[in-house]
Amino acid sequence: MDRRDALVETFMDAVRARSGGEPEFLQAVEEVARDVLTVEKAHAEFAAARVLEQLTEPDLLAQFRVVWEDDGGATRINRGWRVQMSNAIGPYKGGLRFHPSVTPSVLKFLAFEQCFKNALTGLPLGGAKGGADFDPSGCSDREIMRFCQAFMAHLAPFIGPDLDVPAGDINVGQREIGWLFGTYKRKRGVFDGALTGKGPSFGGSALRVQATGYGLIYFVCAMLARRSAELDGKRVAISGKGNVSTHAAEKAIEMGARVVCLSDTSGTLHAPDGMRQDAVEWVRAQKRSGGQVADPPAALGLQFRDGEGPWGIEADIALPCATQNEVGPEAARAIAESGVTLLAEGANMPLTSEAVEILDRAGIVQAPGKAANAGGVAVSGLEMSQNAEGRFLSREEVDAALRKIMDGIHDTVIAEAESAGDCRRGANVAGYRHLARAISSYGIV
Ligand SMILES: NC(=O)C1=CN([C@@H]2O[C@H](COP(=O)(O)OP(=O)(O)OC[C@H]3O[C@@H](n4cnc5c(N)ncnc54)[C@H](O)[C@@H]3O)[C@@H](O)[C@H]2O)C=CC1
Ligand SMILES: O=C(O)CCC(=O)C(=O)O
Repeated sequence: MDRRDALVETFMDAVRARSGGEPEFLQAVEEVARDVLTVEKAHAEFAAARVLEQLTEPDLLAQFRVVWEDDGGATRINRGWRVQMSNAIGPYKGGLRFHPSVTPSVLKFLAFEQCFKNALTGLPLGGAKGGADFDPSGCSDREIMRFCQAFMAHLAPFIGPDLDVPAGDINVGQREIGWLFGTYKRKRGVFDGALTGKGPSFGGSALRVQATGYGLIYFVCAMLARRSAELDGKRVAISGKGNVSTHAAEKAIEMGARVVCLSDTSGTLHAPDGMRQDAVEWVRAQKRSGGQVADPPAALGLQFRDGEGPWGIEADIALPCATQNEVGPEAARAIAESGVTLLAEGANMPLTSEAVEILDRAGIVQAPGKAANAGGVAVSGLEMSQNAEGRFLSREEVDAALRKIMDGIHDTVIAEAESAGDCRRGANVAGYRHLARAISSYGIV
């Protein structure tokens, strides 16, 4: 065992002792620990403050019962949470996820990663995440609205524009943010920027809906430019059919790429010659209405591969944009054999640790979600400043700012990478240094 492995083992033993039953959280922490513990040890103030250990204990983890009434008049009960991981560099910030797979482990991993991601944006944003084990699929719109209202009744005391600013994530889009904000406003009797991702008529920023997907493509362009290449003409394989996937597809097509697939848990939509914008719009409409993608209209030129995943379809670039650990060893091998040379994560932690290693060995350049999908939270940060200043930036202004931020994140990551392809280490170390400088300035608090 070398010195770094020994450091990581000792550190992870302590984290496991406190958070043993939280596999996703342990996975996210270990990936960062591998890259940053030697940096911490080499810096006396960071080591004295035990910065990484502090970042593995949430400042606050609130759990609450959410009781709501379904359309049949029956009482339904779910669990809700907010994990406020660190406000070292700004108010807590991060999305809300409604999905049956939500657990404290999932939210802690997301809140932990959010701290690093938000630091990379260069904006004053701390890290948080929240959500509920509520499954909106099969619920009516009015049931989802009632759930949002019941959820916010519990969350409202924990949030505020200078305290904690939630936004959307899986199954929480602009519509749900509207319902959440309506209840927040009523409960607290204020109109302020306590949520981002709002509708444009009540303080939402232009382009927040598109920002994560567009930002992902801008990040990929920065990676390609560094290799004297461009997106035009590249084949891009994308997983998922949600907000991040469809906006990444939309921007990639606009920039001349050939998007060869989108997917969901039922199968993959393959477009051998590249998808058109109307096909992406159809997929988005299916997701919005809770419909299936299995039966696309013939005119869209899509082939549905029932039960098959997206990986293995020939492509130059892979963008996993659905959910955590969606790419395991088998999918990673399929990606490695499909011609892909560059992978950028639209989802948070979409690769298992084994998948990361397989792709590393295959020489595939990888951009972690912390860096590549930071465009969403970056535009949320712009929404916060617009709300604080009482102004509204145009779509063009936000787009220019988003592109600049993604280019900036790319440069920051590359400056800390040990080798040309090592963006994971670059993102972890750059995010860590920013957080560590703040945390070690506060004394023992
Ligand atoms: N919405 C945002 O601004 C941001 C989202 N992300 C991440 O992007 C990913 C996708 O989020 P959104 O597009 O916003 O959500 P969404 O609700 O719009 O879409 C969710 C997508 O994930 C897929 N999915 C969900 N659970 C799944 C499961 N267990 N197995 C396979 N597929 C599953 C769905 O088919 C769908 O494609 C998530 O990892 C999220 O944390 C990251 C940064 C910002
Ligand atoms: O805009 C935000 O605050 C949420 C973004 C988010 O949840 C993420 O980056 O994963």
